Amino acid sequence: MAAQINPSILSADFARLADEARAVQGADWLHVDVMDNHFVPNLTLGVPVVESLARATDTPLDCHLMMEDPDRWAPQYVEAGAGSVTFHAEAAAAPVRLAREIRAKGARASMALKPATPVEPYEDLLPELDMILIMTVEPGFGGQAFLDIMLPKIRRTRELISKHGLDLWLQVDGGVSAGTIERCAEAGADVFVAGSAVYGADDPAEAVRALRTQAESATAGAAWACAH
Ligand SMILES: O=C(CO)[C@H](O)[C@H](O)COP(=O)(O)O
Repeated sequence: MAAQINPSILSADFARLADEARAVQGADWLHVDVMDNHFVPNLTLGVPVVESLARATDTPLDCHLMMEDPDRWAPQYVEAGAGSVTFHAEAAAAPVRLAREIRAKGARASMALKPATPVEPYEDLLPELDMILIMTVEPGFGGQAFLDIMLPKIRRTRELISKHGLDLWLQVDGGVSAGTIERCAEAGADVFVAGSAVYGADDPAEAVRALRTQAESATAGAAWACAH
């Protein structure tokens, strides 16, 4: 699969969300950070804004739910128009049931792991998912420094995906930029969320293209991709 670049609207101007969504034409997905001020110490947006965004852009929405009780709320984000819904392993009461419900409603099901959450306990659950998100910062805010200590976890996750022969996307989120994306791609990521690196650029659409080029060239030389 080609590298996918998903701009995070957390770094966009929230007063001009529709324009900001259209400013990243050519992006694979628009990453929508939903924060409830309980699971993370920040508050962003909810279902009505996702419904409006889905009408405002042709780019599919990748909703990242940084919230408590995703078992209750995630299905509503599918109904609001999200094409992919990510819940946190640390917050879900019944992750298998929830992933199946998201898929049954017609969206891609994805699960996120905070930096201190290991991937190994979830090995048997991976076939239930379409994507796994390895957080490369503590969730809650854009513009944080990339955590290099997450690279071994990205590698281990890629090994589990290969071991089980899964068609599972591996997303990274937090501090992804021109200076870090190659390390992520070499370690095994194939979906890259970038907030400040895209919306902080003079030309966000060009920033998306440049990040994709960098990721694809790093992937081409990576051992995990050559083994496919
Ligand atoms: O989930 C997030 C924070 O919890 C954001 O998606 C992420 O931080 C993107 O911002 P940046 O690329 O600036 O780090």
